[in-house]
Amino acid sequence: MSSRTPLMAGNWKMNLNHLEAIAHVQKLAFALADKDYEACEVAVLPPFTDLRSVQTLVDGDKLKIKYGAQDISAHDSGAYTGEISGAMLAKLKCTYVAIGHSERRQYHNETDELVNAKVKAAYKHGLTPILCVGEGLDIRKAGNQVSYTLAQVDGALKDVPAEQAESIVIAYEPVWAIGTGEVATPEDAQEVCGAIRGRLAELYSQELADKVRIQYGGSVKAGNVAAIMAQPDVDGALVGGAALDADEFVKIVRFRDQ
Ligand SMILES: O=C(CO)COP(=O)(O)O
Repeated sequence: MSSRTPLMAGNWKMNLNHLEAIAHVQKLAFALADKDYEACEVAVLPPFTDLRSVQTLVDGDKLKIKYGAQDISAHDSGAYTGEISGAMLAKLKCTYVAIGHSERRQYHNETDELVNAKVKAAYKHGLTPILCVGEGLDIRKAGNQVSYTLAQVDGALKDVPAEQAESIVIAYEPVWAIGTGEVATPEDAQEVCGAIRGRLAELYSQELADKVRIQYGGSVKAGNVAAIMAQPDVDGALVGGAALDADEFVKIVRFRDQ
């Protein structure tokens, strides 16, 4: 682990309605203390329909927990049925937006080009992208995980200037480790996260690369988070299933105690 403040983010995916979201965030807020927020940034990424409720709670109770969306439209407004714009997310005071999650790439055919447009839309509206990258099992078996993932990074950051890219969060999520219970070894995570940092140094500068937080995601739990966080280029976790259990997520935030 490094001097970068770790970011522990819960990607709820399509789980928890707005009432369940309020109960869940209240539980997190009750459990987390000032020292937890000093050691770690904590964020949740609820479904769109929960965001207004989460905002009201966070604003009303002055909670230190951050929140964001799981996707963003590449467009600003107009006839795009079903889409949610960056302006709408900014109005809800979202800090983060996940972009290019493997489930969106897989089930919604999101290309690197679209991911790049969404990254630009996020910055246009003052949101911080959590750019998700990572290889599938076939690519891993062929030993091509680094080149594949770096090509995703290149595609997502095409024509994104350094003043914007320096705030990006990149989540390395090997697809074969998502929701499968199959965790990448800490060395697997370090290999690709280290390569991502190297690529940021090539694309921009070492100084910028040293600032960017790179998360690991894929079957992260309280029991495995400490070993992953011990890697020098891993600065946090993007947590799916385990983030739906408030007690477990609090333990992940307290990874230093595990
Ligand atoms: O996709 C993920 C987070 O974005 C990881 O999901 P799991 O933690 O359920 O494997």
